[in-house]
Amino acid sequence: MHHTHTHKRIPSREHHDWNIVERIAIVDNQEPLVAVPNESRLKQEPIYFKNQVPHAINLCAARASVIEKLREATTQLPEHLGIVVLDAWRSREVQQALQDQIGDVIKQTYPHLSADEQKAMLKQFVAPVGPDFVSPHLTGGSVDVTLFDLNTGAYLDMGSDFDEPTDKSFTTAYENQPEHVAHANRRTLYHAMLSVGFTNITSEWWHYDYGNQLWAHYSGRDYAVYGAAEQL
Ligand SMILES: C[C@@H](N)C(=O)N[C@H](C)C(=O)O
Ligand SMILES: [Zn+2]
Repeated sequence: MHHTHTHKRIPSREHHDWNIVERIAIVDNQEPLVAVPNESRLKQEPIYFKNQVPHAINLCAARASVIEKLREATTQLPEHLGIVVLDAWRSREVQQALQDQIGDVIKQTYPHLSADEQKAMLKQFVAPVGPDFVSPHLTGGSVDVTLFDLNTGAYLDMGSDFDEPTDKSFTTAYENQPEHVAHANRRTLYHAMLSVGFTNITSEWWHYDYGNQLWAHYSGRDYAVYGAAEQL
């Protein structure tokens, strides 16, 4: 199949409000969680386990349709690129650990901000966690991904570190800098993922959703098809 690699603009969107997202209905279709395969163009490298985040497991798993969509997305990429999944299904304990860890980074990086401003920033980079809230990664419908070069295995330069709590992580941050490699690399990832039905959150170039409440919100669906999933 022939693919054109012209990169369209990444549209600017309004950042979601978690209070609106959490009110979206969920009709769980009970699709099972499946391990992300290690294939030539799709692989997993569980980053939170590697970084010793408390409770993190050495496996990335997602709902069955999410795995299929990731495979399909790889076929939309230039032929020398693949997708690496850094994290997918997550337990509440891991979600809480990320809140704590990235919350600390924000406090250290932005000591001049008030506690409320720091909290607001944390909400942009880590979903809330709580007994009545379905954090998106709990569903097995969210994936944190990046691109890698099939020949070298190297991750592509996306212009910010994964989980870096700065403006540079916003998906459109390089839209006005065509000279930066991240400009094209982000577009390549974005359009491959969107073309197979994922949605992206505005604040993170690496985070994509399918089936959960965030996906319903960003795709204009009336309801989500994935609620919180049980551990494998
Ligand atoms: C923590 C980061 N990798 C991430 O997944 N953020 C989103 C907003 C989330 O926590 O669901
Ligand atoms: Zn994520």
